[in-house]
Amino acid sequence: MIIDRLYKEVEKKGNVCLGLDTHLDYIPEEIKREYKDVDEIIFQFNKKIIDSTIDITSIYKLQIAYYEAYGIKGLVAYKKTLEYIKYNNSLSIGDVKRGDISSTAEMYGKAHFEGDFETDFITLNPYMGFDSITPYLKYLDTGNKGVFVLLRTSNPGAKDIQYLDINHEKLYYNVGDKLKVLASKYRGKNGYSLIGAVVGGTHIDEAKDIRRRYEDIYFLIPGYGAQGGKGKDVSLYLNNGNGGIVNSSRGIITAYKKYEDGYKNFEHYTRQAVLSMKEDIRCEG
Ligand SMILES: O=c1ccn([C@@H]2O[C@H](COP(=O)(O)O)[C@@H](O)[C@H]2O)c(=O)[nH]1
Repeated sequence: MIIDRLYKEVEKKGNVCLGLDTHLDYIPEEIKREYKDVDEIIFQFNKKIIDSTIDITSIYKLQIAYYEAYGIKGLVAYKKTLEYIKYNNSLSIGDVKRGDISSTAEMYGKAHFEGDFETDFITLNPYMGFDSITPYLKYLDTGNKGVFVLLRTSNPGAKDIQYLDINHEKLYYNVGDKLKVLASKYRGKNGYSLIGAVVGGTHIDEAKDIRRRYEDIYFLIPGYGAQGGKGKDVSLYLNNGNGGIVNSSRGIITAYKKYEDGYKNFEHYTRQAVLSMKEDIRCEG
């Protein structure tokens, strides 16, 4: 199952999920001068990042908004990047955060688990109800696809709705408990389900309880770095160093900008950013 592959990748390479949230402003002028078309500029930047981190990164996450924002060419770069990750025998998450009525969800499933934009995992928003999740399950039945469902997000506004008290418990626990029942049907060899959850590394209250309560749910943990999450925070969501991947996007792909010789040593600084993140998580985990 794909979740067992992810588990093994984390064992081998560590918990870093590298976020390819590629804004044109993040790309060095040298690359922009060398390539004419936006799709090629974005792809070549992503390729450099992938090439310099492939042996120390378990999975790459592409936030689709960064590609949609550049229109058709942006989506060409999205497709090329996903293909390149696959070609390198690595794993990908399409961070698409879909959530809609079932007939539309069917089409979202087809769009992101088949065809041009096929990825290994996608993110889903469950707050429209579980009938918005069901259409993706046929892909999970193959064992080759997985999902990460939003549980408790990393943004400050998570508290506006996700923390509301429902049946004497926070809303996210209501969602998590339902997810847990569904997840138990899709467990892989290592005990984790193809149905994972997104938990923000910026909120650490009850993090240990969340980890214990959803023991067979694999976590995608965003919020490290640019949003303020630290190794000691995100590691609360891990289980003996596994059971979760920690995303950092801006913190890694713009790391080179902090140095005067940034572009000249682009690969080195990008790699260093991943290595120090890995170390920060490992020391606390
Ligand atoms: O709760 C959530 C869910 C998703 N995200 C996504 O993760 C990255 C974070 O980027 P950084 O630059 O490392 O802050 C981005 O793609 C978000 O859409 C999240 O931040 N929080």
